[in-house]
Amino acid sequence: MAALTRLVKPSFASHSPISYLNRCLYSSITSESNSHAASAYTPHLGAKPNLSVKDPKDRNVQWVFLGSPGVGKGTYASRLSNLLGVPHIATGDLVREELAASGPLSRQLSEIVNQGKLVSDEIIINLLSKRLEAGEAKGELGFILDGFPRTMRQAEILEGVTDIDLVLNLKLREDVLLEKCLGRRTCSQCGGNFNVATINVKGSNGSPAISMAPLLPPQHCMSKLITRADDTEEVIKHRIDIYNEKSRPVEEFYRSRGKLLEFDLPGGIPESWPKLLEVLDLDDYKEQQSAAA
Ligand SMILES: Nc1ncnc2c1ncn2[C@@H]1O[C@H](COP(=O)(O)OP(=O)(O)O)[C@@H](O)[C@H]1O
Repeated sequence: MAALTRLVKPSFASHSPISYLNRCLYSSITSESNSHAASAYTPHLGAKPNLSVKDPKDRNVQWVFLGSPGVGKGTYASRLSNLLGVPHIATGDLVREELAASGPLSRQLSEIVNQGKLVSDEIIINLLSKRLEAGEAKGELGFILDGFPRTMRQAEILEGVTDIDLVLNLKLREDVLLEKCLGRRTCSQCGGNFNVATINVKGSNGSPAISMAPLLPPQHCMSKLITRADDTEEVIKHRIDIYNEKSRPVEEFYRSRGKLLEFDLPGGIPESWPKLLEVLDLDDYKEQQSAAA
């Protein structure tokens, strides 16, 4: 992770970022006012996300994806991760890996996740720390975080240990989010993510009509498709409510620091991906890459 020491601001560079993350967490738990974590970062009020460096190789790719459940954070973060050659780290995947491992944490986690609740900041930071440590050992540089931070406390802790240079906020109407989540499927064998929903919603109250074609799996995955246990209508609605309560303030946190880039998805991948590359100034980069391939 940017040799992980780069994750840490210079004054903390001599300490392990893993232990620093955990120390921050510990101090924010023990401090009534949360003042330590909050004072560890310098606000960047009024700044704009720096997208002026054309070649992504010269960019500091330490990005965060925000957005409600089902908006497509995983899809676009993973595409950008392939394009830019930086790891895509999704805390939801880390939680699901822990669930699948059936370790001591697994039963506790499955109850929380299946009810659509958030896992505690302590557990999430520990899972993320372990993932960062493994990445550091492999010499990973940069990151695209998906699903973290999701609470103000997580955002403050992250801001205290690293410089996030861009936060992408993906947006879609709530009725579309629900349909998209209900259509999500994963192949139990190859792990591929698909969507069987055909979305056609009319424009209403000033929001435009949206159409999205399904993202169907290849024939050999068809019989192996599974649905996430937390993708039932009741749990999805609860997760969207929790996002609005706990994670909307995180959008404001980054907005006030000039790091937030809002992106209203115009439709499915064919419509949204080229537009996203355009707003990120990556459209030329994509062409260079395919010309070189
Ligand atoms: N940063 C986080 N903080 C707390 N809980 C998390 C976090 N990231 C993931 N989780 C847990 O994992 C579940 C699945 O996360 P994710 O795959 O990101 O789902 P979503 O479709 O809601 O974006 C969440 O509902 C939550 O229980």
